[in-house]
Amino acid sequence: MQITHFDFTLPDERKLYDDLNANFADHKVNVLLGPNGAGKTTLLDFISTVAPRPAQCFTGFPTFKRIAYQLQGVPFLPEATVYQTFKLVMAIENPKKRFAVDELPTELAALANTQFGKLSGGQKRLVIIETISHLNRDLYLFDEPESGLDPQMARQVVAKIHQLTKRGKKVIMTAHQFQNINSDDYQLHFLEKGKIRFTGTPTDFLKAQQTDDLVEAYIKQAKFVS
Ligand SMILES: Nc1ncnc2c1ncn2[C@@H]1O[C@H](COP(=O)(O)OP(=O)(O)OP(=O)(O)O)[C@@H](O)[C@H]1O
Repeated sequence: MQITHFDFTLPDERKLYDDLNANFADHKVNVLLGPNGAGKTTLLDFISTVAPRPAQCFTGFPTFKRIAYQLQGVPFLPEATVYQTFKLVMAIENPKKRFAVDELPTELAALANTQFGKLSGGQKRLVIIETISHLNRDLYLFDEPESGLDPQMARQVVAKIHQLTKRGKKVIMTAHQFQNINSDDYQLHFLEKGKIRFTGTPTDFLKAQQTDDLVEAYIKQAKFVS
């Protein structure tokens, strides 16, 4: 999955992407990093085709029907229970299949009969990520999946996302935290000022910034660009 020579200017004439080039690994969890407002979510919008994706710049990406996209907002029905919500989303692909309550992902079992609107912010995020991960797609996009989750849940959710790559699925996520990016099964893409400034594994990133701490590497990378 590649993006080449991609330019995009916002309606207020700010140039968000300036000859942006990116190369996403098929068998790793691709993690888009970068400062607030760098354009990570907007890039996921283009990849997902929520925003029109110029074919000459985006190659090797699946069509929109083969992509699952976890947006930051949670657009599920507040009155539906977690079990009903799961069934509703699964029906997109399997309209005839009946899901028994015990087929819910284990992480959601305790919430099965709670209405979506009555869940906490973190629980809502957990439900949407768990549910989307059960759709059968080729590419999964997650926008800040750890945001609002407690450390244990965040680790669980990232582990779930990691498992998708083990099942041969392609994954791109955005992140602001590093606690769970703990192996070279992750490929970092640092977006700042219109371009991908660094691509590589966490080990590569630490080596490039001559540190053993990912947060420090991030700060050094950000300073280097500015
Ligand atoms: N439809 C739009 N119209 C105008 N400006 C937009 C639009 N979509 C995004 N932007 C602007 O594009 C910039 C990038 O936004 P984006 O949400 O992609 O950044 P981000 O890197 O995901 O930020 P964060 O880490 O804070 O979530 C922001 O300055 C935002 O205001």
